[in-house]
Amino acid sequence: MNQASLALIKNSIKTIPDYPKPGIMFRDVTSLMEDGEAFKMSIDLLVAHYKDRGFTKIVGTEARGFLFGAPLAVALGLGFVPVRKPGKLPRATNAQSYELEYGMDTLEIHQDAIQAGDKVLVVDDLLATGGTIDATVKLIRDLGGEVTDAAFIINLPDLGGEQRLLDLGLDVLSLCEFEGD
Ligand SMILES: O=P(O)(O)OC[C@H]1O[C@H](OP(=O)(O)OP(=O)(O)O)[C@H](O)[C@@H]1O
Ligand SMILES: Nc1ncnc2[nH]cnc12
Repeated sequence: MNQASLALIKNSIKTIPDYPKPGIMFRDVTSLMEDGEAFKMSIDLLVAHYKDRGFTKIVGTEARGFLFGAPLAVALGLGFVPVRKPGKLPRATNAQSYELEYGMDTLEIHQDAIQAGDKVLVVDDLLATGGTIDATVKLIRDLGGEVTDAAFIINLPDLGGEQRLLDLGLDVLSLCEFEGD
């Protein structure tokens, strides 16, 4: 990938120390989105990487996974499936609990949103411990979907998420990394 484009993306992301609690270095992807060039570049790079790969659906995880997963799905001409926090999806759902860098949560998916044979790309803004995407992958695989790849704007390598997802058999792509978390 073009190094100047990747630098533009990384430099657009602001860091907020001690948010949402002391000791967390919060990597704020909303500052990337406020920069039209960086936002478009991030989607364009993902489109170039994932086009013509045979994916049938993109799954994005609430909330920030929606912000990158949906535009990528439109650009690739694929359906977008939201994985949401509990009680937000109106049809029958499956649920999976998971651990965050700072807390516990549960995610849900519509039971009829993934069919056996779907080849799914999972998208989120940021990879930390990998707990969110681990739970998301379980939800998709339980419905018979095949998940081979996960894409992120930001990876926090010190938190071990990439290895966790490699252990699940995924190929992992991130557009930038921040160390020291
Ligand atoms: O790799 P992990 O340790 O699971 O952490 C990464 C997840 O944490 C953040 O979401 P958060 O749960 O804060 O929800 P939000 O997008 O609704 O703010 C981020 O957007 C990822 O989804
Ligand atoms: N350090 C961090 N910055 C932004 N979002 C996060 N989600 C989990 N850890 C995070």
